[in-house]
Amino acid sequence: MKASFTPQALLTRLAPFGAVPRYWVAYSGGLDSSVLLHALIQLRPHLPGTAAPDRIQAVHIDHGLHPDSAAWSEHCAAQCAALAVPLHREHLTTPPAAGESIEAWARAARYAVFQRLLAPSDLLLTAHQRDDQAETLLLALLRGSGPHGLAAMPVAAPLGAGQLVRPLLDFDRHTLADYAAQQGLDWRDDPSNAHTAFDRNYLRHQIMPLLRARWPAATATLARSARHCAEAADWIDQQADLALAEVRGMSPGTLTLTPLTQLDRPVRKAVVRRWLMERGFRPPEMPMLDRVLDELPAARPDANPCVTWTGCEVRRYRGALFALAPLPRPPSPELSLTWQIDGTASVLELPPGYGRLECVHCPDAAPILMQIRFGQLGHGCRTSAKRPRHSLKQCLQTAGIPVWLRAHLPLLFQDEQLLAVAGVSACQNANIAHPARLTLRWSGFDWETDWPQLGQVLEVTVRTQP
Ligand SMILES: Nc1ncnc2c1ncn2[C@@H]1O[C@H](COP(=O)(O)OP(=O)(O)OP(=O)(O)O)[C@@H](O)[C@H]1O
Repeated sequence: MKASFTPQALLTRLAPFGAVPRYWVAYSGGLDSSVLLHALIQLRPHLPGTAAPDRIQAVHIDHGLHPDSAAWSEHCAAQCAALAVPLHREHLTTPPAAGESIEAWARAARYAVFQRLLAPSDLLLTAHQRDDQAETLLLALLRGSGPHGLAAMPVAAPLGAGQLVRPLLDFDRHTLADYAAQQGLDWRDDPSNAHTAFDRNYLRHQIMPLLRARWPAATATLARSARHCAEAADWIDQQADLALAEVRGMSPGTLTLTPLTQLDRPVRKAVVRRWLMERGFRPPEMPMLDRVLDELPAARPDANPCVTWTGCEVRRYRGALFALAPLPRPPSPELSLTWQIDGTASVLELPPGYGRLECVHCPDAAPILMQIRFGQLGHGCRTSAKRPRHSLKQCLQTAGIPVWLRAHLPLLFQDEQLLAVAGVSACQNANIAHPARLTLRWSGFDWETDWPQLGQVLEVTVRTQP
């Protein structure tokens, strides 16, 4: 006999999370999330912790993709008012980027809102149920995913400062529909759920009924397979973490290539996957992971290899692997910004993403005029009075600045003389007329957390205006 859904069953699934400060219900206005919200409200006096009236809140995102979406949003507001639940509504106005899948855009935008709302230890509850889980497993299988993909959706996962929890994964769509009918719930069906042009809808409407006709328990058994894969994936992660500890590089967040390449290939894959996740990136599909494992170690020693996918690039420099957010296109070498310092603290805003240069200690003598340029790497610089003058390329090599970063460093000039490379080194120039020293810091650039050493303060000798 199939288990019915009750608020008590929901309470059992939420109990392991203890006294949660706030439950946010992701409320689309559809059947499943209407059931979730209604059942949670019935539990209000029984949830562990205080019974503060606003401990349960709903959140609805109006993606603006359907002509009726504003009406659905109003429906959600009316239902929440009837249940005395505060509703946070957001209407998305930024359209998807050209070529971006609408589903992926809507999903990313939705989760960005959820993430922003969660305070520490809050839960965001979504109404994914067992049929969704079975479909997710089949879709992963058809994409050729490995155990992590076949683990489908976990019951709980970190989300921002809190957690994403799916407490309905043990219940199928019919069971939730029975509850909705018994309680006389009012919900809205999104007509796009019927469009079989979308893979998930095709599975739901064409394939799953066939599977269930032959194997009546198909939904339950597929979801069980997902749980087995989740256990296997957990075990792989634990083993990978042990191996990861052995191949960490000297610089924080890097991997050392030689010990990595000595690991068996499946272990290597698992390690790189864990490392990417630890660095805050979604691991890519297998073919991309294969490219990371094959192309980066095999590239010529003097090459600057890079494997890149949306939001991440993996690079090699001096025997170490770096996983980084892609850098913007470097400013043109033609760009020349003028920075005038007049004896008081002074800040120069650089192009977007490049932060600012700050004169932390300015000489209060006469004014100073400098030019800031990028990518003019043909100049020379003597980094210490005891050293000969070297090409900028050699200076940057000595400082361990990877090739791909070099065109992104602000270079300080007076006329055609290089004074300093921001964050890296000041040049010791002889014969500077009316010299003065200023203390300079570069900060606020987008990749600052990856390269904290570029925030170092430099003492720069400059020519003051007579
Ligand atoms: N517009 C929305 N506003 C708030 N919550 C939503 C919205 N759309 C979906 N949700 C939440 O996400 C759950 C799953 O919805 P749906 O199956 O449509 O999304 P999905 O794209 O398949 O899943 P995922 O959200 O994991 O990408 C819903 O039950 C609901 O809890």
